[in-house]
Amino acid sequence: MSAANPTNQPRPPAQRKQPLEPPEDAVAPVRHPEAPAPGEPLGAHYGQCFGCGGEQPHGLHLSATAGEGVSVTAEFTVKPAHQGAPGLAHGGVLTTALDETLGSLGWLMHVIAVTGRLETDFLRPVPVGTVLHLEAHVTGVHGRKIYSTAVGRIGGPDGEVAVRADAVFIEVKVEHFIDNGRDEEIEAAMADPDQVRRARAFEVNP
Ligand SMILES: CCCCC/C=C\C/C=C\C/C=C\C/C=C\CCCC(=O)SCCNC(=O)CCNC(=O)[C@H](O)C(C)(C)COP(=O)(O)OP(=O)(O)OC[C@H]1O[C@@H](n2cnc3c(N)ncnc32)[C@H](O)[C@@H]1OP(=O)(O)O
Repeated sequence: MSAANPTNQPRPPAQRKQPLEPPEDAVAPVRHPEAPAPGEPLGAHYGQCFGCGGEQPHGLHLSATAGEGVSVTAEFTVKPAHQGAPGLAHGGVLTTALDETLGSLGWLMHVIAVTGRLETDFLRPVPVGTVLHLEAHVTGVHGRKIYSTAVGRIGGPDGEVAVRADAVFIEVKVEHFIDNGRDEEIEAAMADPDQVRRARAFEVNP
């Protein structure tokens, strides 16, 4: 018996773990014609975001850059605030860096998507002060499901892989945030024309 499923009864379909590989009939991701050009920085999707926001003092301040096709690269510098063990990055923080990098792939397709499932492999410890060089790309799209994969390297952009992750993101509308976010932050975001423009830009899909 597992702690997560104490009675060992079959899980209902909605609770079953979804595969991280695209199904046979998945399609290739399409780069939006107005996506940032390869080499262009993506900027933060929300200033208060823990992953990428510039106004978030406790955040990772991850900066992502558009790649070729539907791919991105990103850098994250491990700070003392990100420790789990003495001098080493916390695994959850590294997973956040992977999640954020994978999440930023939506910019290239002009699709808003949230993480549905994310699985991380930790291959090497990552010391404080390390620059983690991340790369992510979409492996397939099936309806609203976006399959993607990412690696994080240490010792340079071509260094050894310290962490990797596979994910399924689910496409949502901007209403996902408006309906579910705390009123205080939603009202502030909606009062910020730049934030509204950034969020709405995603909905003008061809
Ligand atoms: C103007 C103010 C607005 C401000 C907004 C600001 C900025 C917006 C712009 C960009 C921001 C975008 C993203 C953020 C980017 C990076 C941050 C990092 C990413 C994150 O950190 S993000 C937070 C963590 N994330 C969540 O907070 C999700 C919680 N969750 C839910 O909100 C629902 O659960 C949802 C919506 C996922 C689904 O709900 P739903 O009712 O819409 O869809 P439904 O259940 O019908 O599923 C449809 C198809 O997806 C499959 N499916 C469903 N769930 C799955 C799962 N978990 N794994 C694998 N597949 C799954 C089904 O199997 C079905 O597949 P099929 O079609 O084949 O049957």
